[in-house]
Amino acid sequence: MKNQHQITPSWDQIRRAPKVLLHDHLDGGLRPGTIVELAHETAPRRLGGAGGTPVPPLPETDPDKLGVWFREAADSGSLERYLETFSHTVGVMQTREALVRVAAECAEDLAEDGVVYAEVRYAPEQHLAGGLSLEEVVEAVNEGFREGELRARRGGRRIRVGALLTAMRHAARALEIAELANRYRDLGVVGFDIAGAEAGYPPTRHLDAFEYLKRENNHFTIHAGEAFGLPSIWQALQWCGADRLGHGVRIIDDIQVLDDGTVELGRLASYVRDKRIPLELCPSSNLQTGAADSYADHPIGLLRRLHFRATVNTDNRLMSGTSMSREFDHLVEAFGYTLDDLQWFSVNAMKSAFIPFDERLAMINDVIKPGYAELKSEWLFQQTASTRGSLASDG
Ligand SMILES: O=c1[nH]cnc2c1ncn2[C@@H]1O[C@H](CO)[C@@H](O)[C@H]1O
Ligand SMILES: [Zn+2]
Repeated sequence: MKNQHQITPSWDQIRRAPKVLLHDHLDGGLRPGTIVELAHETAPRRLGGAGGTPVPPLPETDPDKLGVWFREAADSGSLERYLETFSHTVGVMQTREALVRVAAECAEDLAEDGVVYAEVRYAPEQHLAGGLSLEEVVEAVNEGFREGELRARRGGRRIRVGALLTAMRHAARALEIAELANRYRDLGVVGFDIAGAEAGYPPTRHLDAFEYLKRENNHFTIHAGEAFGLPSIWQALQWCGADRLGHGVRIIDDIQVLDDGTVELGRLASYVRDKRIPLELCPSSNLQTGAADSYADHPIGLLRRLHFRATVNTDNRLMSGTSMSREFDHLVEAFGYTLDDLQWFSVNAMKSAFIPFDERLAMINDVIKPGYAELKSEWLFQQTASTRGSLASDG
């Protein structure tokens, strides 16, 4: 008999499965309708965008069309072009009210999708054009996350959201942002990250920030191994001391699959696997920036088979038109993943979160495992010909 755990999960089960998200950009997940409304409100003032550059007019004012525009514009095969689309989201996130709203909706949307724990990142330095201070930005986003958690709870959903403060790798404010992350530690901020175009901006440019965080016993992840390969991953781990890798998908370049199917790991890939370094993999985002050709060809299949600490993430829900459920669904379709696989990814992610160990453990044992157990037992209660008790056939 087929092991019932091996049954392909339905879309409805994927949606209800408790999911954990470690890599999601706040400015990459706005509702298109919210962008339109906020752009309308700020239009008279035309606040400066990131770095004070003027905000370009929205390419579409119909929310549905705007959503499509983001997906298509981000679908360029280049990380640099993909990142250009953010001027439209960052541009409308320059006031306290806008930040509270966007953060609250983010938490609500994730909860609605069945995410129970999320770490959401953004770069405070990109939200100063309306006159806010770095502290005011962080406090507005925190307020929004708390509000969204509350609204979710009122709607019968449970979610916990932690913030990661990102520094932009082409800028020179990493130490300042790291200090900010440290100041708001235990106040809604759980760690630090650097993001932005990878080529030409190695993580070692920001060593002072990483060394500071290490001295403070704080946590950080680094976008590495997305548009650039092994040297970037190596630097992030061995020079900077990253706890996790944002993407890290290019670790595949250090893995050789031989003709007879045996696999050889290079020194760096071995290190990553041996040390259980979490990989924040983002399949849909990688297809758009050219890091992978199709879901079926995405390295996550091999990395999962080889038991790397792989996690599944959305990166930018707006630009990729995705959600955690959609990412899982793509992988179920490409690799035949079962509820056991989805649980494995979720437990991996929860183990790798930046909140304290006892809380991670409680999330795994009291939320994630019971949630999957519930889903995995559903087949027992389905009415079939053999349980119906009458001679009427199934037809
Ligand atoms: O996949 C990515 N790789 C590198 N940088 C990114 C990615 N997605 C978003 N950002 C950058 O991170 C900033 C803060 O959230 C965004 O504004 C965007 O520029
Ligand atoms: Zn990212």
